[in-house]
Amino acid sequence: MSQVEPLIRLTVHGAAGRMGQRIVALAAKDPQLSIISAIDSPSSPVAGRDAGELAGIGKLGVPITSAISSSTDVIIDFSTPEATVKLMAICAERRIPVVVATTGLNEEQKQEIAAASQFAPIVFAPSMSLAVNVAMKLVREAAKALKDIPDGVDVEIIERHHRFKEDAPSGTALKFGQIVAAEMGQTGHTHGREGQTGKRPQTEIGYHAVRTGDNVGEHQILFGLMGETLEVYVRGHTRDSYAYGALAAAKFLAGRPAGLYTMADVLGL
Ligand SMILES: NC(=O)C1=CN([C@@H]2O[C@H](COP(=O)(O)OP(=O)(O)OC[C@H]3O[C@@H](n4cnc5c(N)ncnc54)[C@H](OP(=O)(O)O)[C@@H]3O)[C@@H](O)[C@H]2O)C=CC1
Ligand SMILES: O=C(O)C1=N[C@H](C(=O)O)C[C@H](O)C1
Repeated sequence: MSQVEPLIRLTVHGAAGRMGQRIVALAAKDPQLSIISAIDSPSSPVAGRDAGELAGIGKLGVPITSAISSSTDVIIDFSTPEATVKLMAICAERRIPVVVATTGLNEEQKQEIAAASQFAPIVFAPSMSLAVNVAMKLVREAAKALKDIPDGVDVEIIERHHRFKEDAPSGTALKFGQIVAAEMGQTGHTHGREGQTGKRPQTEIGYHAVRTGDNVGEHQILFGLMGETLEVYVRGHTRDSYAYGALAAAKFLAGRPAGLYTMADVLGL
């Protein structure tokens, strides 16, 4: 006789936001998941509203609140750096697995995530998208292959996002830069250029953050050589590319030991 797996009880943190609403909408259709709470900021103007209605999928019977249910199996967090740090303390204390998708954290805030991962399993990644994580592998390969080219290689990263985005450059652009620097050894970075900049040193990576309309996310990694350019380009069409990845990460965490995991772990890349 086949055994029926129990549903994974999911809490969505940042549930009233752009990403939180897509997590609610897709998790509600997922036969392995049951949304048990939808958390947003204590001052949220939509506190008390039904999370399903807010996400446009009809009534779920789960109100937007600010208290995390003690019976949750896993939390998905798309919120703000400050809210993520507060959440880390709760997850560490109660040993709750959590998918941290929030970006824009400073080094100290990232340390809080690392510290919490000693007590609970955590997936922490600036992009939950499959295509972006595959692009990270390609960029690593390109950087390895090009690192010793005698005439040198200039690496520039262009990212485009919607006008509402609050951090720049994107967490994903910074991660692409870290991957390149780990292979090629650049030690500096420059953000945009203006004025008498002088010649471009190859010891830096250039970042360019474009903010227009409702763009859900594009990243272009340029390797500029003498005579040719290699570009790795990855573009999201909808936020569901991130939401599906986050749901996969939540399922990956079920039953895992405490530790810090990446989307490469989740996706087996
Ligand atoms: N890793 C990935 O794949 C992706 C990451 N992101 C990142 O996720 C984050 C959220 O993005 P997005 O959904 O577009 O942003 P939104 O601003 O639309 O959503 C964030 C939500 O978090 C809420 N919030 C604020 N404080 C708290 C709190 N203390 N507790 C719970 N919720 C709180 C906000 O409420 P209020 O508005 O009332 O303050 C808001 O509803 C960003 O950092 C973004 O860069 C986004 C897409 C993909
Ligand atoms: O804010 C967003 O929208 C996104 N943020 C993430 C980032 O900063 O890298 C991921 C994705 O690009 C969308």
